[in-house]
Amino acid sequence: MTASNIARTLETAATDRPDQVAIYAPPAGRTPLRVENYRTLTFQQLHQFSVELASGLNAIGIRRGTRIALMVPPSPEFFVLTFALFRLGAVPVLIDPGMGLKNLAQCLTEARPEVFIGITKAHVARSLLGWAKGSLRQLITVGRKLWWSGRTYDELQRLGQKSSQAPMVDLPEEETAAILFTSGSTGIPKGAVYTHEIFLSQVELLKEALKISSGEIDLCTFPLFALFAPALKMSAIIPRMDFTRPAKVDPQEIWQPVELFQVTNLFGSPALIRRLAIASQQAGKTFPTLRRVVSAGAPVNPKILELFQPLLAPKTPIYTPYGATESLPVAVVSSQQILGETQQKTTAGAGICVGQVVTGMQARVIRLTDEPIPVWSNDLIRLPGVIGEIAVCGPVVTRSYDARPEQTALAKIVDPHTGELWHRMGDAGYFDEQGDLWFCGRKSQRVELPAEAGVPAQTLFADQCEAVFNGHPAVARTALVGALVDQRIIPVLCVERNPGNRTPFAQLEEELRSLAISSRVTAAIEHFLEHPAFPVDTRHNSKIFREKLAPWAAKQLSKNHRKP
Ligand SMILES: Nc1ncnc2c1ncn2[C@@H]1O[C@H](COP(=O)(O)OP(=O)(O)OP(=O)(O)O)[C@@H](O)[C@H]1O
Repeated sequence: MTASNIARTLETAATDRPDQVAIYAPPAGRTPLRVENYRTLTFQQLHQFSVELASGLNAIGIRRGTRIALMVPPSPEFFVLTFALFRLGAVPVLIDPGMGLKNLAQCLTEARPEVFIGITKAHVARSLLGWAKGSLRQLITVGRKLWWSGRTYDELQRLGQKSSQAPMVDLPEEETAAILFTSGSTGIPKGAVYTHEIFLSQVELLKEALKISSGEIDLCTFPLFALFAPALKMSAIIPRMDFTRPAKVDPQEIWQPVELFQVTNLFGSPALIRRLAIASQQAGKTFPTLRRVVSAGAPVNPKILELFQPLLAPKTPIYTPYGATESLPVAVVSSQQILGETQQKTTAGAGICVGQVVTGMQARVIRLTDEPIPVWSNDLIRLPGVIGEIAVCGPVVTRSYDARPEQTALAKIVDPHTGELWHRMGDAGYFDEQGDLWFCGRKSQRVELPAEAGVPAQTLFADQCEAVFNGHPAVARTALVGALVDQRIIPVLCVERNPGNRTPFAQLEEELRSLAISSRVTAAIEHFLEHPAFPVDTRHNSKIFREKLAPWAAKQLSKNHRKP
């Protein structure tokens, strides 16, 4: 049995590259983005501050296993805190502030944190809304403390400088290192239980799959991924943006630091990449220093890859790793493969190619069911070409959800022969003959049409169908939903248009209808509705809440019916 701690990666970075800048934090407000206006921490300083803070935290009773709700956006304090907590073996609970107040309250109650560490704004919300009242016993404020009790980050740092050092606590393989919440795109977010072993494996798998080298410069627009920069010995440039609204990022705030620091790695959600691609193309901006762009969390429209690719140096890949909070990475594909080979199949209704399974992980496509599957058996496996649920196994698979035995039972399968644990991704997909994995849509968002008047029963998968229409120049994105009208499920395609598109919807509808009948998978779609702006998740601003669109579509259809 091995014991480990992800904070050891920072210790190594501090020894190997003490003077390399680990964090560049931008100046606030409208201060010009010049190198001298950035606050910096070298690896040595980041390590030293995290050890000091760990001593301060230790001095006020924060120990191995203490659960800590952490609501601090990417900043030097965020990095120092996270590594300090890991060092102590304490358990940070990472929750997106943008998941909505109701979800936040529930997730915080469920996670039972004893300590709340947050910026002033987070504490104001906590205090007014009574988050985790039942479990909290200590409060730590990053920034100005107002009417609540507790310590500040600065006080703890000073306390830590006077206290004795806090030793690194290596945790055994099965002990919880952190709780990371899913985006909640198909229901209430669930807390995936991470171990240090999982974090360490993620670092290794991502490094290899994305070919990342030490010493690279990372502009990270996605908070959870930001944590990997120090572990991969990359310098992290913090962008000036609202991390809960990646789709609204000001492109200047990306262009400037990329140029200033010769950034080599850019990570962003599909919504951010979309905004950046469109704005950069319009402004004639290029990105010659980038060695790769990484976009994860939701499918990326090939149209956006097509737009972004010519702005990068020749052969620079845009990777779209496939995975989930519960297991990342699973598979990786590059824009070269998508644009060169798979895009046409995607527009013809084949689904979205997510590529080859990364080294170290296994994936299988299994029988599609909404029931728990407690025990693994090879009979579950579907043949290549047959759509089922994607199940994965390997060192980055989380074993359970925190405090949610029912969800855990629905998502995990144990192999009694090998003792391995399989995670059900909740995604529908298939393998092709070349061993590439294809994603067709969320399992829970499938639309099942019963056999009717001689037409056999059919299941429609959202992303697979939508891709047939998403290539249309007037379309920004589409969402397939099953609308319940007069006890019948009717497949409806909701359409969000490109801004500025003025084609009368009746004409666009006709064009979409011809696309629908061009593919076997979409032929059953006969209803098209224009929607001004889809509801989407906050973390990536990319996952469409089709569950919310379905009742809306049903209402629209009923209204249209009633019209004389
Ligand atoms: N490269 C990709 N291509 C297509 N879909 C992707 C890709 N990467 C991630 N996804 C989608 O995102 C999902 C994982 O998202 P995440 O872990 O953020 O939470 P979630 O599953 O959306 O949340 P919840 O389980 O609470 O509904 C995957 O299961 C898949 O549906």
